[in-house]
This record gives sequence, C-alpha cells and structure tokens, in this order.
Amino acid sequence: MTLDLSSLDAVAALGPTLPAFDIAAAEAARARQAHLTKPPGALGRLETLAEEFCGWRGDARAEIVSAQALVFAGNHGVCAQGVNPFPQEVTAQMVANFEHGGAAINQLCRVAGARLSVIPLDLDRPTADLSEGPAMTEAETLAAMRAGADAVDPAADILILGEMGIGNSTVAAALAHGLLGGEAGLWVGRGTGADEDGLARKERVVARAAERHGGLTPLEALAALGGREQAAICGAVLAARAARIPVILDGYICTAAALPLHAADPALLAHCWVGHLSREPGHRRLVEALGKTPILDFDMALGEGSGAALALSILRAALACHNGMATFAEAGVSDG
Ligand SMILES: O=C(O)c1ccc[n+]([C@@H]2O[C@H](COP(=O)([O-])O)[C@@H](O)[C@H]2O)c1
Ligand SMILES: Cc1cc2nc[nH]c2cc1C
Repeated sequence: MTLDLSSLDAVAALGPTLPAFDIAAAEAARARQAHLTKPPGALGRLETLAEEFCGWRGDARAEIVSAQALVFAGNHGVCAQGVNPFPQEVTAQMVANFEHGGAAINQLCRVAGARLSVIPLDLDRPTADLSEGPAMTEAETLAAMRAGADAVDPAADILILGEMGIGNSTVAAALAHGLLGGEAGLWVGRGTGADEDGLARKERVVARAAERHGGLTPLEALAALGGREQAAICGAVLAARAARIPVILDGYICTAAALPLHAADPALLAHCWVGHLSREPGHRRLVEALGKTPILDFDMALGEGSGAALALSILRAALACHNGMATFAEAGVSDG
C-alpha cells in the first residue's frame, strides 16, 4: 500500500487504512504452543512474543529470514542551551563509526543477525532551538518522515529502530512532557552524562519548551519539539506497519520519538515492541503510558538501537522454540 504522508493531519488519520493484527493467525500460533513439549505457558513471554509476531505477519508459523536495523541521525538547535555534555560534532563522528563497523550497534546487529543501515538527516543543518520556537516546519517534518518510510525494506520480516543525535535526550523529554504532562523533572535524565547543573538546565529548557508549544496536535508537537531522527522513526514505524512488519523500538529516545503517533492514534503503534527499559528515569513512565512492557531491562542507556538489537535475539529464540519444537504427539511424550 502507499502511505499518505502528504500532511500531518493525513498521517494522524492513517490508522484505519493500515493492516490490522491477524487474530486467526495469532490464535493458530497459540494453539500450536499448547501442543509443544512443555508444560502450558512454561516459556512465558517467549510464547506471547511468538504469538504476537505470527499475528502481525499473518502466519501461524512465521519466521525471521530477513531482519533490518535502521539508525537515523539528526542534530538539534537546542544544544545551544548547554544541555549536552558531548559536542554536536559527535553525531557525525558516530555516524562514520557506524559506517566503519566500530560501534556497539554494529556488534549487536552482527550477533542478532540484522542488516544495519545508518541514515544521516541533514547533520550540517541542525533543527531550530525548540525552547525558542518550533524545531521544524511541517514540510521539514514530513520530509524526514518520508526519508524514514523510504528506508524500510518491505521484504524484511522484522525492523529494529534506533537513533543517534547529540542533545536528543532533551528532545525526548520535551516530547514526553509536552504530550503526557506532569512535572518537567519527571522526564529529564542525564542522557550521555549531564552533571547536576546540566540536569537543572535541561529541566528549565524542557519546561519552557512545553509552555511555549502548548495546545498542539500530537504531530504538530512532533514538529515543534522533535527532530529529524524522531520524525524519521515515525515514518519508518508507519511504513513497516503498511508491510505488516513488526517493529522493535529502542530505549527512551526512540520510544519518545514514536509517542506522537500513539498520541494521535494508539493503533499506530500496535505492531511495536519496546526492546529494553532504558536507564533514563522517564522511560518507565513513558512505556507505561504506551501500555507496553519492555522486552529487556539491562541498565543500558546508549541509544543507536542497541537495546532493540539485543531484544531481537530474544525474539529469534522465541521463534526458534515456536517453529522448531516437537509437539507431544510428534515426540511421543505423554501430555498429561
Ligand atoms: O535511548 C536511550 O535510552 C538513550 C539514553 C541516553 C543516551 N542516549 C543517546 O545519547 C545521545 C543523547 O544524549 P544527550 O546527552 O546528548 O542528550 C543520543 O545519541 C542517544 O542515542 C540514548
Ligand atoms: C560516544 C557516543 C556514542 C553514542 N551512541 C549513541 N549516542 C551516543 C553518544 C555518544 C557521546
């Protein structure tokens, strides 16, 4: 199907046009689980992961043949507020590191069997400072969404999403605070290692941004408070859904990037898992707001898609059991 990304309002209205969860395939997968050589439910969340994967793929014995990982990179005008300990040049330097295979995500994708692509988005043109005005125009937001959607391989069976963008832990906090409310301090964390002063500056910047950009629709909030990698993540989530590809989101930044879609229509994120619970303190509250339970909790706070790639190995394990185990009848084991 072709995705209508022509305006923010068109994006918000996409839900009813997108493929739905295949309940019959998921039920057939659940029925198979009941016959496998294990006490009922003994594989716990491995069983529900397999069932959910089969439901989204529309196949009771769905497998992962092709896994795609996408890391979107962007730069942010809000860095002018002194909210990030590392300089903005690190975004492009890490993109080069990804391209040369030297980052954590390269190793984690290799181990998990995912094909990694890195998409830098206008790194030499940071977005406007979200605490002084809208970070992006509607046209910039839609262009980044389109870049995200176009990067998705419709032949993949699973999509891993990640991001790289110095300053974007402030962007994530601004999106979460702007869309979910509460005190600004609930949503800010140390990112790449902000000290006490940095944390206090971040909290003031996030509070000011939400005040300035109140009363917006969720996707207008994405434009005002987000960045290009956040918009690209939204575009990739939607393109994956159009191709019935389940998605594993990464940590705090990636989950906050997808939040505007949920706020516009919770159905838009129904095919997404959260790969891990980030050390960023706002992530627990954020995943609760989305009604999601992260697959892993490994005290990680890296970004790059690292927690999502690690969670892919768990999903592969779930599907190996689901598709490879013998039934009681096949193995000649008495089923009680
Ligand atoms: O996603 C997370 O959970 C996460 C938590 C802390 C840091 N990060 C990464 O760190 C960068 C943002 O941190 P900062 O301090 O520059 O705002 C960005 O490149 C993210 O990928 C990511
Ligand atoms: C070195 C470094 C690597 C990263 N990966 C994701 N965000 C990052 C931020 C820094 C600073």
